[in-house]
Amino acid sequence: MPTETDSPGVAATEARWVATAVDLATGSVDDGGGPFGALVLRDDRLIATGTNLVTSDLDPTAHAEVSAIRRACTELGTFDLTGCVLVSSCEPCPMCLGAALWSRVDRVVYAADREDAARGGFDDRAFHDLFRNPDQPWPTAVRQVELTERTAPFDRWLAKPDRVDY
Ligand SMILES: Nc1nc2[nH]cnc2c(=O)[nH]1
Repeated sequence: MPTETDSPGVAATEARWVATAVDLATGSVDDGGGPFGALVLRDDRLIATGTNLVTSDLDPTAHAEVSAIRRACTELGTFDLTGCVLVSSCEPCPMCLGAALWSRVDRVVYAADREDAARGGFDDRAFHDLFRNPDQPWPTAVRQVELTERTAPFDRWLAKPDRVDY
């Protein structure tokens, strides 16, 4: 059954926002940043923008989507972006998809895809491939270490009556 987000009106509006994200990404290059831009919308209103600030901020997590999510949370005074849409100039990498899931945005829409990003010299496709096929060797070793106290933080958390779940 078609949903409201499938309607031609929503698609046209969304296409305009995606074009805005692409313009932001192009402008980011001129400003010395990476070629990525993202927006967070709520009820078709712009809440926040983000560009890729990895090299300027010396922060490998400062992808456009993460920057936009952080700013939107600050703007709205919340860590929960339910009801919002994340719009990106490019398909989110696995880290940004994780950020989208954690932020609880309703939807993600994007323009360029991982193949386009690969042609631009970025590892998005390679990292997506690692998650899709975890048996291949990872450039970063990840392993669990045996520790009997491993669940102590969770036990303390669950026993905290005034905790803020997220
Ligand atoms: N989608 C996306 N992919 C990237 N790859 C490297 N940086 C970025 C970014 O900011 N956004």
